[in-house]
Amino acid sequence: MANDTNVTWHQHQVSRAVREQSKGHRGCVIWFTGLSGSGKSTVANTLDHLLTGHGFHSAVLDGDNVRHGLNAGPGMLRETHGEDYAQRFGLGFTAIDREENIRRIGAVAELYCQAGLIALTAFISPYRIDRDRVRATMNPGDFIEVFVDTPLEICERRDPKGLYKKARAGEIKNFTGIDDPYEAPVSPELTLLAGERSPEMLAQEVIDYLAASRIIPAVERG
Ligand SMILES: Nc1ncnc2c1ncn2[C@@H]1O[C@H](COP(=O)(O)OS(=O)(=O)O)[C@@H](OP(=O)(O)O)[C@H]1O
Ligand SMILES: Nc1ncnc2c1ncn2[C@@H]1O[C@H](COP(=O)(O)OP(=O)(O)O)[C@@H](O)[C@H]1O
Repeated sequence: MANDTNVTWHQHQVSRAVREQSKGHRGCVIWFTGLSGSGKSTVANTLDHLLTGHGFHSAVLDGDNVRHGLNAGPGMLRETHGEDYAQRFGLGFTAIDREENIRRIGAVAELYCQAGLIALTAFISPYRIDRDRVRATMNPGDFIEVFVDTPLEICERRDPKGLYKKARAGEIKNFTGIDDPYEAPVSPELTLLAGERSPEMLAQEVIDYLAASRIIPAVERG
């Protein structure tokens, strides 16, 4: 890979293999993708709860939360860092800002994975190329793409934050599924029919996949 000059890679003393051995499971990234309101956060949090209950080590990275810190928008950065900084580094919802959002989260999730964690990410990540680029930074088998396949009509009916209503009224522009694209995965590791099943059932489907892929050992069903 092309590199910036004067930047070198350090090998850490405690390897990923040693961390995984002490945790009793492999590290990986479970990348939930789907429309706003499809159930990404709910399933990721339910899964996190189940995994933690089994004694595994997982952590959730969630779009709304990360956009309050690491990937804050210009409005949040303006007061503390000034206008120029806010414009340069703040992330909104243009295609290029979403690309940078996903690139950064992909890098963070990869670090979690290297630390032996099961990283659960819940971002719309609407562009196939952005998700594929994250996949390409990871070892084969480490990136598990999970399509939270809830039809737009159901997401819009749920509308927990009232954003679809605002988007339909033209108060929010470039809203995914309304006037901005969502590119569904072509061959995800898992597709969850999330408009038809409970979050617990969906989380269990992911657990079954992880056990079948030997990322976690087989566990008793709850
Ligand atoms: N224009 C537009 N389009 C889509 N979503 C919007 C938009 N503006 C704000 N929101 C809110 O931001 C949340 C999505 O953030 P993400 O970081 O997951 O988006 S992306 O992956 O960069 O596309 C999303 O949260 P979720 O509903 O949890 O998906 C919305 O609450
Ligand atoms: N499997 C499900 N069945 C019914 N309702 C759900 C399900 N998953 C999520 N919900 C509800 O749908 C809404 C959106 O879920 P959320 O997890 O916030 O979606 P996202 O993170 O994709 O925006 C919430 O009100 C949540 O309680």
